[in-house]
Amino acid sequence: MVKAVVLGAAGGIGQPLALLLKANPLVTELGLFDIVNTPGVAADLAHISTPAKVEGYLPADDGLKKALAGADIVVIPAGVPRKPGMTRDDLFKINAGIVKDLATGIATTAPKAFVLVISNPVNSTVPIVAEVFKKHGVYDPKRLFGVTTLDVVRASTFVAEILGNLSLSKDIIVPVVGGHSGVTIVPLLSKSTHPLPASLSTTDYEALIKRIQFGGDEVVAAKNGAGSATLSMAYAGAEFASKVIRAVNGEKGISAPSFVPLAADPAGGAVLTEELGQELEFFSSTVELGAEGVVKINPLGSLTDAEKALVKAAIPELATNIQKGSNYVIDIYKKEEDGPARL
Ligand SMILES: NC(=O)C1=CN([C@@H]2O[C@H](COP(=O)(O)OP(=O)(O)OC[C@H]3O[C@@H](n4cnc5c(N)ncnc54)[C@H](O)[C@@H]3O)[C@@H](O)[C@H]2O)C=CC1
Ligand SMILES: O=C([O-])CC(=O)C(=O)O
Repeated sequence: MVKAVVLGAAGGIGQPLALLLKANPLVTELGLFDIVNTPGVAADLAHISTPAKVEGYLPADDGLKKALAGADIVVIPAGVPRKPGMTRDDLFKINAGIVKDLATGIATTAPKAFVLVISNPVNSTVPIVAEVFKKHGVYDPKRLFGVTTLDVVRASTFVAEILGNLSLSKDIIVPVVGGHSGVTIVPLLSKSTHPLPASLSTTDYEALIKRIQFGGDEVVAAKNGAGSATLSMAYAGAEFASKVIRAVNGEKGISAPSFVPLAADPAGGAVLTEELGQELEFFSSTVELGAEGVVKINPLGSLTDAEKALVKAAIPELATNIQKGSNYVIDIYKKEEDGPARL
C-alpha cells in the first residue's frame, strides 16, 4: 500500500506527473493538492483502470491536511516556472514561501513521508524544507530529496543523440552531480555507461556539457513565455518517485543521483566533503536507496581534469543557494520568536 501525494497537482508538471503516478501499479492511493482545479484533475484521473484511488483537494476545509494524511511519498512541483531571461534563483521570491508553507503541512501531518522537491530553485528549496523539518523536530535527512533526475534524463538523451542511436538512451546512465541550476549541474561524462566517440572534438564535448547544464533554458526559450519543462519533468519525476517507492517496498540495488543532505549518510558525506574540499550541507550525488530512504551517498570517485574544474566551478554558487534557502527560514522563525517589534 503506497499513498503518493502531489502538491501543485493541477500545474504543468503536476498533471502529467499525477497521470504517471496513477499509471504506476505500485501506487494504491493518490492525493492531489493545488490551490485550483484539483477536483477536475482527480475526477479525470479516477476513470483510469489502475489500482490507485484518486482524491483531489483544495485549500478550503483543511484540504492540505486531508491530502497529506497517511502519505508515504510527497512530490512537490508547486510554484511558478521561469520565463525567458530569468534564472531559477529569480523564482526564489515567490517559490520559497510556497515551499515553506507546504513543508510545514508535511511536517505537521505526514512527518515520516519521503519528500521529493521539484519546485525551483531546487538548490534553495530543499534547504528550506530541511529547516522547516528541523524546527518541527521531525527532520530525517534520509527522507528528503531534491529531484535532479531531469538532468540525468537529458544527459542520457543527448549522449544517445551523439552516438546516433536514440533507442540506446534508456540504457545510457550518466551521473549528473552538484545541484540543479546552470554551472551547478555537473555531468560526469567520463563515467557514462556508454563512452562518447573518441573522435568527439573538445569543442563538441564542451558544447555537450553546456547543453546538459542549460537544457532547461532550451525549453524555456522554445516555450517563449509559456513556462518551462513540464512533460520531460513529469517523466523524470515519476521515474525518481518510482525508484523511491520500489526501494521502500524492499527492492535492492536501486540508486539514482539526487540533491540530498550529506547528513543522510555521515560516512559517505564525509568522503564527499573531502573530495569537494569544502563543507556543503547538500549535494547531488548518486545515492543508494533502501526502505528508510538514503542508504549510502556515493563518492564522486576519480574525475578527469575537466570534470574537476566543473565541480570546482559549481561549489560557490551551490554554497550561496543553500545558504539563501536556510537563512530564509531561519530568519522567519527568528522574527516569530522575537515577536512583533515594539513601537
Ligand atoms: N526540478 C526540476 O528539474 C524542475 C523544476 N521545475 C519547477 O517546477 C515548478 C512548477 O513548474 P510548472 O508545473 O511548470 O508550473 P505551473 O505554474 O504550470 O504549475 C504550478 C502549480 O503550482 C500551483 N501552486 C501555486 N502555489 C501553490 C500552493 N501554495 N500550494 C499548492 N499548489 C500551488 C499552481 O496553482 C499551479 O497549478 C517551477 O518552480 C519550476 O521551475 C520545472 C522543471 C524542472
Ligand atoms: O529550466 C527551468 O526553469 C526548469 C528546470 O529546472 C529544468 O528544465 O531543468
